[in-house]
Amino acid sequence: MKLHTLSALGLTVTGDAEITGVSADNRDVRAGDLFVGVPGDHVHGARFASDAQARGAVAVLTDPAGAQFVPDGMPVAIASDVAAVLGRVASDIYGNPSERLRSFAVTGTNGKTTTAYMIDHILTRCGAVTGLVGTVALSIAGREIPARLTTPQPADLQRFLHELLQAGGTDLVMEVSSHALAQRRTDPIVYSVAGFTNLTQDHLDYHDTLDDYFEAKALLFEDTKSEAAVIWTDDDYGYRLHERLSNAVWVGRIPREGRGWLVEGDAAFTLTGESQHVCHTGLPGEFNVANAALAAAMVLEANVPGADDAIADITPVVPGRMEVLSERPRVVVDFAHNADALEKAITSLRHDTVGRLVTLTGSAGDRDALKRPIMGRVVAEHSDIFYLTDDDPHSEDPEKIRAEIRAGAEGLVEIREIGDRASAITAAILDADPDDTILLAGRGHETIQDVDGQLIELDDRVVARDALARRDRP
Ligand SMILES: CC(=O)N[C@H]1[C@@H](OP(=O)(O)OP(=O)(O)OC[C@H]2O[C@@H](n3ccc(=O)[nH]c3=O)[C@H](O)[C@@H]2O)O[C@H](CO)[C@@H](O)[C@@H]1O[C@H](C)C(=O)N[C@@H](C)C(=O)N[C@H](CCC(=O)O)C(=O)O
Ligand SMILES: Nc1ncnc2c1ncn2[C@@H]1O[C@H](COP(=O)(O)OP(=O)(O)OP(=O)(O)O)[C@@H](O)[C@H]1O
Repeated sequence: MKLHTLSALGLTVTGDAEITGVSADNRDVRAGDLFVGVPGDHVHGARFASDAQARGAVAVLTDPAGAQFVPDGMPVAIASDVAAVLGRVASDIYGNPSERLRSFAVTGTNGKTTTAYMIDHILTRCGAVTGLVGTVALSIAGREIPARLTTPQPADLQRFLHELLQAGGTDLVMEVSSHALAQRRTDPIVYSVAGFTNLTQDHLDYHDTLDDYFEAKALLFEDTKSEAAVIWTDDDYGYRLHERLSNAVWVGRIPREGRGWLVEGDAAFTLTGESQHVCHTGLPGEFNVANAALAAAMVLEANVPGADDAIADITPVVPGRMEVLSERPRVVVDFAHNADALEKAITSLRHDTVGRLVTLTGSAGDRDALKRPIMGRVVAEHSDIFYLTDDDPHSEDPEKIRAEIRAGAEGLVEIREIGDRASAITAAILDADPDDTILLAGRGHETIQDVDGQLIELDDRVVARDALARRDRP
């Protein structure tokens, strides 16, 4: 694509170049790329334009403030609001790959990753070649690239879609975060089917109020972003969303007006609507029945050939989500990192715990602090012992984070506070009785802990397995 064609989008273009790709970080530049320089929390990205040029970038897209950093003579396109045009630009550069894919988007506070893995699992059983985009990884037909964000920035996303098509991809399954919707990262993709899991308190460092957070999620269901909507309406915000959309399909245990799917049963459940289906999920927890039902209904809505048979078993491997490491004591690693997810995870485990229910968690720094005491209260109300520890402190004082969680739990449960997470996990496992359940919550699949910019290897699953091995030693 020629740079000068961007003037049709209202950009001011100086010079011209043939562009074959796009990147928004100089370290990712490939020859022929358009380098996108946007301001961040630390630096204006256009400052890296010279280095990007040395790595093969042929032109720059930036805002008026970034223009001063563009090397003399380098072709440049200036947009007053880069975020507003970047998705369109990146999509055009790669020939609008999303238009040649059937695509599924999942949004909601909890369950996006799990539901996306479930959709991917069903589609793969239908013979599709899928691209999966989310918190754990980006993957093409099972080949994984680690993910930086839940929903990538436009340059990375459109490049991924291009690579997916080149690999013979037929389907895209994506988690779409509220941040991504607010920042227009997925523009101009129009998803074949968009799904909504639920909405509860989280991310109020980014969104001003819960209603603002909801409105950001609701953007996915506008007709410029999705052709069909499937919504878990047992959730209050899901119900509210369904009420405002004219053609949305509901899914839930509570029957609603209009087209929908009634869910009955537990791990083996029926989905009854225009047709009836018997489905099964082997993933533990009542909430995973909701995720599986939503995933099945989304694939049925897209009329994917073979879906009737494929939804009979919806049991993907989802790293770090209700991952059971041992049975006696039962040790479970889960990504629950807000109050609703903790409550759902703990209560589903309580159901078949004979001994004590032990929960270990902390909360990430530089993220929504308002949720910390609520998380503390939920853990206290539903657990017998609470190991209070660190998550990713980032730049915050870990002791302060723990104190804020403790404020919600104090007096309600026995609290054992051990900041060092590996020591806390080890202590919890060595202390456990065989009938106990230990929930290691908050970090799931994560393998690196960020302590004030210092990146430390830490995988709850590795630490827990070591501790379990120590228990087995005579
Ligand atoms: C924490 C946060 O808000 N960060 C924002 C910030 O990034 P940053 O601080 O890393 O940027 P920076 O370091 O100042 O760099 C500015 C620019 O220079 C570029 N750069 C920087 C250094 C360098 O050597 N070379 C270079 O090219 C960077 O790629 C960037 O484009 O500035 C960037 C550019 O505007 C934003 O995109 C970015 O938002 C990030 C993506 C963001 O919103 N992160 C989180 C909050 C997020 O989106 N999370 C959701 C998860 C939601 C969930 O849990 O459900 C997600 O979708 O992942
Ligand atoms: N439908 C659900 N309702 C409530 N909690 C859920 C649901 N599904 C999963 N959870 C809980 O939320 C945790 C995170 O699940 P998952 O990773 O699927 O969600 P997510 O929306 O992708 O989260 P994130 O955006 O933070 O990555 C799980 O480990 C589980 O404890």
